[in-house]
Amino acid sequence: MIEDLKHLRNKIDAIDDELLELINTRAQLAQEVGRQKSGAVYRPERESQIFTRLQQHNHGPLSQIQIQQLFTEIISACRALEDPFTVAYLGPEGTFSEEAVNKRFGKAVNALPSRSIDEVFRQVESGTANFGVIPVENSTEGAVGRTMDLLLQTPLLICGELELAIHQCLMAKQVDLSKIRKIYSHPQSFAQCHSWLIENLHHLQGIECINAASNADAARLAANDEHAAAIASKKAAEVFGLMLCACNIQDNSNNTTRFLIIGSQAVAPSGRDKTSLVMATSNRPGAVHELLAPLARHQVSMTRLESRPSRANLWDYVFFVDIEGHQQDENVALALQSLRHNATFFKLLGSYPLA
Ligand SMILES: C=C(O[C@@H]1C=C(C(=O)O)C=C[C@H]1O)C(=O)O
Repeated sequence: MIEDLKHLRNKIDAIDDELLELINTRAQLAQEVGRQKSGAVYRPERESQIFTRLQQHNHGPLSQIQIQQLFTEIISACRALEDPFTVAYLGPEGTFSEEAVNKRFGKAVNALPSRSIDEVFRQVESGTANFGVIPVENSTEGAVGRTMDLLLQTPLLICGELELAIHQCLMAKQVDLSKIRKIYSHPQSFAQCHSWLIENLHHLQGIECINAASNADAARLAANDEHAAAIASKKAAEVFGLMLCACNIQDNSNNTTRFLIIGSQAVAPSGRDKTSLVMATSNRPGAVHELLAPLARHQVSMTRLESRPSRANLWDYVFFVDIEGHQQDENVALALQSLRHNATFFKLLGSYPLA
């Protein structure tokens, strides 16, 4: 028995040596690619192709998610050898945005916490950060208005998207909820936990719900107050030394937020892409129908349509549209040409690999 164990462990040691050698050879090749290619280090389309291929080739016992996590870190370390770059996100440390940065870029990036979504855009626009990660919609609460409004104005492009399951927790300096007089959180998080709060805290009269700039900021505030709790991520409880009073308190167990990666580079086709744009049309009967007709004509699927006030004239709207395919695909290029022709305002936000 002991001999069997020893034999198995020797085999594992031999495999680790091989892996070590292979990972370092991979890193050298990535460095060589880095020397040969021009422009940005991060190539979302290439990484998306790598993950698609690995998923097709993976027969377990490791799950697709585990393989994705392991290779995310390998690629992250390889990229950092080429050139470590900076990614701005809605901070402070412990936000879901930070989790989104790690999920997409791995640990080997300079993650730059920013005070607001506006600041994330500014950091990337000014070149302080190479990329930004911003929330764009939540499955329970819908669009993140500020992100949409800033996308309308920015010269930046969308270079990627990712989805993150959002598990909200109630946390405080102590677990005795009867001492709680106020709860801090981000308005989106309060909204995602609305029913839970009513059902579970109804006996606690006079609890004040106070909006914070982010849920990690809420945790920071609760860490300074015996009578306060916060709704935030488990990570935020760790970062700010709080105890978890309740976990998974979001009303919808599938609560998911979609994040966008913004940057200044256009992304080449990966083979599984999406294109985002924003348009306006005149305010007359049938105008929206006519505006979108080229999509059907060129067999392009629309995956999202969202209207927002234009902020120019009263009751004037802009339409955010996501379509399947890359702007370089022939049918998409033809459809975009007609859309541009029909619209009173047209802005392409970018083509990027599907999450
Ligand atoms: C090596 C490259 O640079 C980066 C690192 C990658 C990797 O480690 O596989 C893939 C794409 C790029 O983000 C490349 O462009 O191929």
